[in-house]
Amino acid sequence: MRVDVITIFPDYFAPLGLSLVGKARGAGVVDLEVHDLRTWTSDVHRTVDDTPYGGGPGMVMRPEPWGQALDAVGPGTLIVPSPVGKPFTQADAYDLAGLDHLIFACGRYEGIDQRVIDDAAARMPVREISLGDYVLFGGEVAVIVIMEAVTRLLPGVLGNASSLDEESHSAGLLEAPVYTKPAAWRDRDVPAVLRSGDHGRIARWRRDQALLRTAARRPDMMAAYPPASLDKADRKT
Ligand SMILES: NC(=S)c1ccno1
Repeated sequence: MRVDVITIFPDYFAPLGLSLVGKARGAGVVDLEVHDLRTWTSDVHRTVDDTPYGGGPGMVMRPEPWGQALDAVGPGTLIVPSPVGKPFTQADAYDLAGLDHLIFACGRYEGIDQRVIDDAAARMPVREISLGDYVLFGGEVAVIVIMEAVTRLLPGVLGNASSLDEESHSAGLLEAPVYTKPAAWRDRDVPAVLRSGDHGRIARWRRDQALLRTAARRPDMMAAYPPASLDKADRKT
């Protein structure tokens, strides 16, 4: 997977060199390049913003640098993290993990001139994605989150790919509680079923716990369960 990130703060992306994303880059699973938007400015001050038409607070990112930047790195699937985007889900992470070329546009200030999005949409798929109903200083942190959610789904990145099968949101439920040694800790014991060696009972216990947890914390997920994406073989109802 080829990934281009366009930002006015390239240093934000040093963390992508660490951990799994760094491993994926080292293994050639992800080819990541971070670009400074100011590369495509032409004035001495390397200006990327201006006052908003119609008035109002703050500044808007100018279309010219963005247009040239996207011409240079595209086409691909353009992803714009934004408070006005579609809520990002695990299903979206799987979708993006199946694509060949992702281009992330990191907005700042009050946002990017809308014509940049509209112009790009005439030449490539565009997805405005929101991580939640809150506002960040810019899209950079959201790109790091999306990159981690996507990269870990790529073949060969996770040491044990089967861990994807039971994790939260993969089958429409929250994951069951997990435990490790010691069997007793501060007068709290690991549930006996998990130490029984009876894999059938353990699977049923984990399923029940996942259903209980989801019902208690995410009635929205429960209402949508089982997800249409879950094929019949996986519907453990
Ligand atoms: N909620 C998201 S993804 C965002 C991006 C920029 N500000 O908020």
